[in-house]
Amino acid sequence: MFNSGLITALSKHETPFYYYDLDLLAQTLDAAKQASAELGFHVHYALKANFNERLLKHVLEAGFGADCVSGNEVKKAIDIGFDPTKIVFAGVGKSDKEITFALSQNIFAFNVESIQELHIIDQLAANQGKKASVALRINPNVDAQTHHYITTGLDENKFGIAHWELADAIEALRSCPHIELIGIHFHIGSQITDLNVFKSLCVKVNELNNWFDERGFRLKVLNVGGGLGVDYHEPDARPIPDFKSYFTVFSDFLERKAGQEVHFELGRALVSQCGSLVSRVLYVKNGIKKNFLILDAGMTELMRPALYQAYHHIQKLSPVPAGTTKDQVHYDVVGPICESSDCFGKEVQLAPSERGDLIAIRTAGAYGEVMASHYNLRNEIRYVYSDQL
Ligand SMILES: Cc1ncc(COP(=O)(O)O)c(C=O)c1O
Ligand SMILES: N[C@@H](CCCC[NH3+])C(=O)O
Repeated sequence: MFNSGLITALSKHETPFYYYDLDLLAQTLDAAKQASAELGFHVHYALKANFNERLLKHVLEAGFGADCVSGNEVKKAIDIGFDPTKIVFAGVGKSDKEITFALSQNIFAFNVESIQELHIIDQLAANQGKKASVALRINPNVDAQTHHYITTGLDENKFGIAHWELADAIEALRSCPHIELIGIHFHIGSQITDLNVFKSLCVKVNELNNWFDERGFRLKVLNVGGGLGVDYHEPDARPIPDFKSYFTVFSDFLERKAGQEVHFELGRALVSQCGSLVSRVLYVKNGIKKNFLILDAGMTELMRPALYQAYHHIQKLSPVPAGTTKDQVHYDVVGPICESSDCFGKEVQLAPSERGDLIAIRTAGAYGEVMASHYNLRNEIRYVYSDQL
């Protein structure tokens, strides 16, 4: 991705900044669109992955719906131009204000995460003289085989309605005149790279689909959430996820009843690879035990390594000056923040580096800038987009 022309153009910008390759984004969206459309699947983009407006406009143009986790995300999606009838709203703690706002916008569906929430939505819909469309988010107790902090579909997780509560949920639905059940919803975790996990999910969805059907609820929507992972280790080898194989799992293993739609909520897979955090080396510290590269970007710009010990490929963009050894050196690549966890990678092998060198931290388009913080009174995030160069 980073050829010498691009590196020269990027080196004129003040660091740190997020660089977004909008061509790669467009290609990724196109691949996901084609693969899902062939099977008649509906994709909602999970705004939480990145709600940068430049990116959202591309997602909108590609024709996806929006999956939101807060009233502000619902508002953002509508302001950008997403059709409310293609917006879903999930979230384990939706406030009355957020629900009221989403109801007023006539969104497609609330993905409801508890029986208590069902009653609250019923009351708030009654206040507006409306019927709210809901899908029940069910916790299927399927292990996503990913980092435990981003696993969401196990009994120990806070998300969704537990399978043993479903009979009570049905009772509740019968007493909620301002609610229409349109479907069931699942999201078992993120950065899932083993497609067998999705096969296990399909088995549970099929069981539950039958369970509702036997009780007289003909569901219109099976929403299987998101979670498709990306290649953090070799971003240039696999810049576009294998959407075809992913969607094929669902077409092969989900047993749809007549007229049922299958919905997805993809975030990471759509936007990760188009984004990199570009930074400069401020200082090189050669210690007794370690060599440190101290960057001008830190956990305040990209929190994933500090939060989950997540791996991101770290690439030195500046060429090694002529006449200098190119033997790789091990560096701990760290930021300027006053925390020892402010580390992008330990023992990273790089060509010898010096003050001023440009470094890219790759696969940072999802859960990067949106999780940034002002800790240490850091600057606002800066951006460079490929169409500005
Ligand atoms: C309910 C829900 N849907 C969709 C997503 C998007 O997940 P991903 O970015 O892994 O595709 C998330 C985040 O994990 C989520 O919580
Ligand atoms: N923020 C996480 C993913 C959580 C997804 C939201 N449920 C990450 O950076 O990988």
